[in-house]
Amino acid sequence: MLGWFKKKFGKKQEEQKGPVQAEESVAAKAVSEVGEERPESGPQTPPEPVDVSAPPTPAGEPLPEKEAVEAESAEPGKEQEPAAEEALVKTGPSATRPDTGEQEKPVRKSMFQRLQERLSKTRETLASRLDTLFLGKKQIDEELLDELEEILITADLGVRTTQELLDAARTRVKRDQLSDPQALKEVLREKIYEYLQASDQPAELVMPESGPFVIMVVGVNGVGKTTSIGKIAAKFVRSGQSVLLVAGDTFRAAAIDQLKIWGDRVGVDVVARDPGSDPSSVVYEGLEYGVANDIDVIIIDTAGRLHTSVNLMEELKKIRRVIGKKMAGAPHEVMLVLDATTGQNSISQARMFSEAVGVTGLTLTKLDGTAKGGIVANICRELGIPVRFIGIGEQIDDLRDFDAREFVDALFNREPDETRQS
Ligand SMILES: Nc1nc2c(ncn2[C@@H]2O[C@H](COP(=O)(O)OP(=O)(O)OP(=O)(O)O)[C@@H](O)[C@H]2O)c(=O)[nH]1
Repeated sequence: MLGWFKKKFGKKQEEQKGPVQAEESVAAKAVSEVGEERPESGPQTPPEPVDVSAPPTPAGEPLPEKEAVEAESAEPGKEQEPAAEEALVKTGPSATRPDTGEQEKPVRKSMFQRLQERLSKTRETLASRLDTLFLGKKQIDEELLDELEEILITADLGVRTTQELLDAARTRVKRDQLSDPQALKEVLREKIYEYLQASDQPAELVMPESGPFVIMVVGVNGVGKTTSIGKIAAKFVRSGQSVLLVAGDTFRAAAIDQLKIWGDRVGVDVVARDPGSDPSSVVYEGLEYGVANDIDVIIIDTAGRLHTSVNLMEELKKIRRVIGKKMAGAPHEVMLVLDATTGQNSISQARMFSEAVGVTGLTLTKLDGTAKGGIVANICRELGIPVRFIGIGEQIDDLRDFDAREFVDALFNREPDETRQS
């Protein structure tokens, strides 16, 4: 994910300027020029005065239930990964340690081990079940391939992908006259790696030459959008970028609060307005604020919506149009967040969001909580949209740049080969 650093690597994070008051009338006017009436999609209370702010959560203020859990688990003493090590791992072979300024090699092995640990449920399904299947087997026969089919399908690789994998395996077995089941496992691993690399879009986030890098985050309810936004913001901040969060989810007060809490935790500004405000207007104001304050990365939260809800999808299209009209070329990334535990349904979510707003990258969350990590390969194969990040927990550091090789190795419980070219 080195694309992040292409434009501004090394740039020191500037102290973010204080909040400004955006002109509601300007935003509302511009938004109404862009498109049709706002669909009946949520509370329609009249907009309150603009609240463009990053209010720190007042000490002692009770957090909403979900946030309280997050905040509690982020307390000192709980397992946290050191920020310096994280920055080092993320910035690749020539990374500079923020503390010493020295060039050091990334800690690839420990990174792999942590990923492997978190993906243990997935690994139990694929790696352990494959090991058990192949144990004591001397040859590859149809009975073994049938059992293999069942394992792949239960790992959420999907029927078509499983079929293709088995066909590839059969072809290789025939062509190379493979008889060793271990060799078959290697064929599967390489084929899944191929799927994981499949993509129509650039594999890395590429920031524009000038102006803010705008990320619009979309997805159905509860997949982990806001949490992922917080984690992604933290990554950008660690790499020296200034970040702004925009609360485009105006339907639920708790969603706005949750984003503000993340903004506070990460130390970045949040543009938000009262619940019931027009999300497109809030987004417009957010972009104005970002440009006026020379922000590097603007991350826009949107309300969770069922991909089957026509009105809400129309509203999302409108938000996208507003962004494009306000800032040519933006959004530079339309990131769809998918909950890996939902399995095959995530494929249809991805299709419908892609049709509506042109998804350019994926974040797959909750991979720590599923035994079905095969969904990642299935999504990549079916959709050709690159996976940018994977979420492997609720903590601020529980987000990984997606690395196809590392992921497939963790999935197959295989130590990474340091000499292999990815
Ligand atoms: N285990 C695990 N939990 C996660 C992960 N990402 C998010 N969550 C949890 O999933 C729940 C929903 O996350 P949110 O960020 O509120 O989801 P959302 O998509 O913004 O939800 P809406 O605003 O309702 O659309 C929270 O309890 C998060 O802590 C992850 O990678 N692993």
